[in-house]
Formats: sequence, structure tokens, C-alpha cells
Amino acid sequence: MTVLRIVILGGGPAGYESALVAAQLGARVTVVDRDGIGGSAVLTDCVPSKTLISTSDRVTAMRDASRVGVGTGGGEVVVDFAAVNQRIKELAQQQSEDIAERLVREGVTVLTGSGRFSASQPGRTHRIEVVDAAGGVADTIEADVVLLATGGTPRVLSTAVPDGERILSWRDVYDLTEVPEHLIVVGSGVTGAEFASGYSEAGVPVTLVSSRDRVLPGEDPDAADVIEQVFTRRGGTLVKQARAAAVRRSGGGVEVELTDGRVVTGSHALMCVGSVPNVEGLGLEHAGVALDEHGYIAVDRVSRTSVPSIYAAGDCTGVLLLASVAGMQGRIAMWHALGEAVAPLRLKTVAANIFTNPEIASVGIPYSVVASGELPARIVKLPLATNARAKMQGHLDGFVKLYCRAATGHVIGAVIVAPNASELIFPVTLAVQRSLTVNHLAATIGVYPSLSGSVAEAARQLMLHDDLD
Ligand SMILES: Cc1cc2nc3c(=O)[nH]c(=O)nc-3n(C[C@H](O)[C@H](O)[C@H](O)COP(=O)(O)OP(=O)(O)OC[C@H]3O[C@@H](n4cnc5c(N)ncnc54)[C@H](O)[C@@H]3O)c2cc1C
Ligand SMILES: NC(=O)c1ccc[n+]([C@@H]2O[C@H](COP(=O)([O-])OP(=O)(O)OC[C@H]3O[C@@H](n4cnc5c(N)ncnc54)[C@H](O)[C@@H]3O)[C@@H](O)[C@H]2O)c1
Repeated sequence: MTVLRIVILGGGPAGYESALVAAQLGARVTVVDRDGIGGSAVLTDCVPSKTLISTSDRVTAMRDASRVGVGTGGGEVVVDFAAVNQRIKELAQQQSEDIAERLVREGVTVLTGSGRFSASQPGRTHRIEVVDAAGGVADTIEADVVLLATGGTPRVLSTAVPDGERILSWRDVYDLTEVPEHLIVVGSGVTGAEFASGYSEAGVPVTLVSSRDRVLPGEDPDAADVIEQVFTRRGGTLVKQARAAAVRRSGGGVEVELTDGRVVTGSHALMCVGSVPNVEGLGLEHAGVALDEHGYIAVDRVSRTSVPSIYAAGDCTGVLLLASVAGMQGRIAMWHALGEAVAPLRLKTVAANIFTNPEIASVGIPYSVVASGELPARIVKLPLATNARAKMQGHLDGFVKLYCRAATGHVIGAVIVAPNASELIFPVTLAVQRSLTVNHLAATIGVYPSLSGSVAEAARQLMLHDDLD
């Protein structure tokens, strides 16, 4: 059989995960990447922000140590942001290099440059041009299969253009040489909430500008309430029903003008108002690849675009902007292209976590659907403060909310708000993915005392005699 030639544009989680699968299955794989293997996930977005938050978690632990009888002897907790930023950048770069080395070890060819479809397409195959930093075509490659995995870029409001000094995108913050005296975070989606929480926990005065009446508008309202309480208790300021009309430099700082005329002043503004897909300049028109109504590359559940043998995965598809989903979309694309058995992506089985203090993890059917009665369900919510281990650790903010199908007891979702919710959600994710019931969870003998004990306890409370019959 002939060896399939696969070209992947973009070396983020969608691109590198699919390259590894395709190489393992014997394809001849080339990855073309513009900004560094690992993509924005590793170099500028996910990995750096989670590393920053690991630092702020340490600060939180030191500050809250008095809850368990430990003090700092009156000394302040000091954060050396220059050292923190240096560590973040080195860690991200190292992670990028580790992934690039792995690709090369697996026989993948890695080319640096911007990939695009050539204006002259051969017909049965695809012709890709690799454009170098000077704008010249450095390489031309023929491919039997193309995977588009070009990710996204921070959305820029024309009235609030980042300057990298005072008006920042989330990609600029690691270059700051001074600690913001007063950081204004504009946008209270997942990105805004994480940065507001992270910087606030690290001791920076933060004002969070939220366009709605609560932070994290897409998330569980009970979870958002906890985040607001902890943020304000730490000294953060929330400005609600506040849409930024413009952000400009003023004196030594910035001012954020809201659409209702209010003005919020601070030293720096961090814009977290969403992102846009990287589809410009890809020459999609030459290949006939269609976009959806929001400007993302349209794909089905096995990552096929409108053109046979051209696939797309990750943030450029807008399916669910998570590194985990990007990687799985990419693997599914390669399995499909290379004739392996493949199950379409099931979005409701995806676990997601918001790395605020405390973290919010969720999986399954959204809580709003069961709370409204749209889907009959049994629901239980256990405050973290009822868990013995949480009491010992002094972690009292949060809860475990678990729900199952009313008739059968099948676990259909959970929202967990806890310091390590990202870890606690895993058993529930497995239950949702494998169609387990609350009986299965309740009958599992876990560790005592443990936070995961609340997951088993919630399952026990959801059991009915019928489930045992
Ligand atoms: C602040 C922040 C924190 C996040 N934290 C998390 C988290 O904790 N967990 C999580 O699951 N997700 C997180 N995400 C989301 C996650 O980062 C994205 O879902 C993920 O990066 C998507 O991966 P990707 O491969 O589609 O794209 P990317 O990671 O964006 O990679 C795309 C790559 O393609 C390159 N490229 C673009 N155009 C071309 C071209 N024409 N030719 C060649 N290369 C090109 C880019 O330079 C880039 O290297 C976070 C996002 C943000 C903004
Ligand atoms: N931990 C994680 O896994 C993680 C972290 C960050 C991002 N992400 C992914 O990225 C996705 C996008 O998140 P995001 O927060 O970057 O974007 P988003 O689009 O979800 O949120 C942007 C927010 O900014 C607000 N906004 C827009 N214009 C505004 C203005 N002028 N003034 C004030 N507010 C304004 C919007 O109302 C919205 O609430 C998430 O859904 C998630 O999939 C994941």
C-alpha cells in the first residue's frame, strides 16, 4: 500500500497530537508551524497561565496558613514577579522543545513557517506552500491529506488596542517588568476570571470588569457565586453590568471607559474579551474549504471539513476551545483519514476546569438543563465544609454537585468547586463516559478521609431502592 502524505498546519495540541498518531500509523507526516511547536497552548496561553496560577496557589497557601495554626511571624509574603515570569517563559520554552524533539524522534518532519494552500491546486492531491518570515515561499509540499490546526488569536477591540506596556493581551503579561499597582481585567469569561483570581491571590489589587450581572456567565451560577465571594474577600473589586467602550492610557496608567459613561482607572488593563480563529491567509478559497457563520472552519464530528481529505481540529474550528478537545479532534481526524475505527466526538463527556481559587470543574449535561427540569434528574449538592478532609485542610469554600438520570441512576454530570476540582472531576468523567450509575460510584471504596469522599457520598445520597433492584 502507498504511504499517505499528511501535512498538518499548526503545531499546537491539535497539530502535534495528530502528528504523533499519524506517524504511529505509518503515514509520512510534515508539521508546518509558524510560532513554535506546542502552539499558543504551550507558549502563550494554557501552560504559562497555569504556571502563573501555580505560583499564586503557593501564595494563597502561605496567606491562609493561619487557618491551620501556622503564621509568617508578621512578615509579608513577597512575590518576585520578574523571577515568576522568567520561570514561566523558560518552562513554556522547555515544554515546546520537549514536544518538538518527540515529533522528530517519531519521524515527523517539522518545518518553520506559515502554511497556506497554493493558488494552483493539482486536483487529486493538495499543494501547500510554506512561507518564511520574510514573506517568500521557502517550500512547496504535496499532500494526500491536510489537517488545519492553526488555533486562534486574542480578539482586539479597535478602541482598546494592546500596546504591550499598559494595555495588555493575555500574551503580554509575562513580559511585564514591574508588578501592576492596580490591574483592571476586562472580560469575566474563563480567561478573565482565571487572571483576575490568579493575580489577586498573588497580592495584586485587581478590578474585574464584567459585562453581565455575574462573572463566568456561561458557568454554573452557584460556582460563580463562590468565585465572586472569594475574589472580593481577598480584596478584589467587581464592576458588573459593565461593557468596556474604550481603553486608553492616561497619565501613568490607564482608564477603561464603560458604555454607560462610568470610568475605571488603574495602572494596567488586561483585555480578556475572547479570541478569533486563525483562518486569514490560509488560502482556504483555493481549496474550497468552507467557514461556518462565525468564521470558524466548519467540521463534522470526525473533524472533516467541506472538502474530502482536508480535516480541521482545535480552536480554528470553534468546537470547544480546550487543549484536550483540540488533541482529540486531531487524533480522530487521523484515525479517520488512515482507515482506523473511530468514534465521533461526544462533547458532553468532556471535562473542563476553570483554574480560579477555588477551581471549578464540570462534566456532562449542563446543570442549567437539569435545574430547569428540561431533563428529569436527581440532584444533590454537598458543601465542601461537610467533608472531614476539607475541614482538616481548612478548605471550606466550594461544593460537590452531582446529578443522575431520574429513572435509571446513570450519572449525567457534576459541578465541583474545590481547590483541586480538576483532579476530583475524573471519577465522574469516567462515569459519564462509560455510562456508570450512582450505584457504581457509591459502591466504590475510596480513601478516608479524602475530598473525593464527597463524590461517593453524593452518589450514595442519590441512590434509590429502585437502583438496587
Ligand atoms: C489564557 C488561556 C488559558 C487556557 N487554559 C487552558 C487550560 O487550562 N486547559 C485547556 O484545555 N485549554 C486551555 N486554553 C485553551 C487552549 O489554549 C486552546 O484550546 C488550545 O491552544 C487549542 O489548540 P490548537 O492546537 O487548536 O491551537 P494553538 O495552541 O493556538 O496552536 C496553533 C498553532 O498554529 C500556528 N499557526 C497559525 N497559523 C499558521 C499557519 N498558517 N501555518 C503554520 N502554523 C500556523 C500558531 O502559531 C500556533 O503555533 C486556554 C486558553 C487561553 C487563552
Ligand atoms: N481553564 C481552561 O480550560 C481555559 C482557560 C481560558 C480559556 N479557555 C477556553 O477559551 C474559551 C474562551 O474563553 P475567554 O474567556 O477567552 O473568552 P469568552 O468569549 O468566553 O469570554 C469573553 C468575555 O468577555 C466579555 N466581553 C466582550 N467584550 C467586552 C467588553 N467590551 N467589555 C467587557 N466585557 C466584554 C464577554 O461578554 C465574555 O464574557 C473558553 O470557553 C475556554 O473554552 C479555557
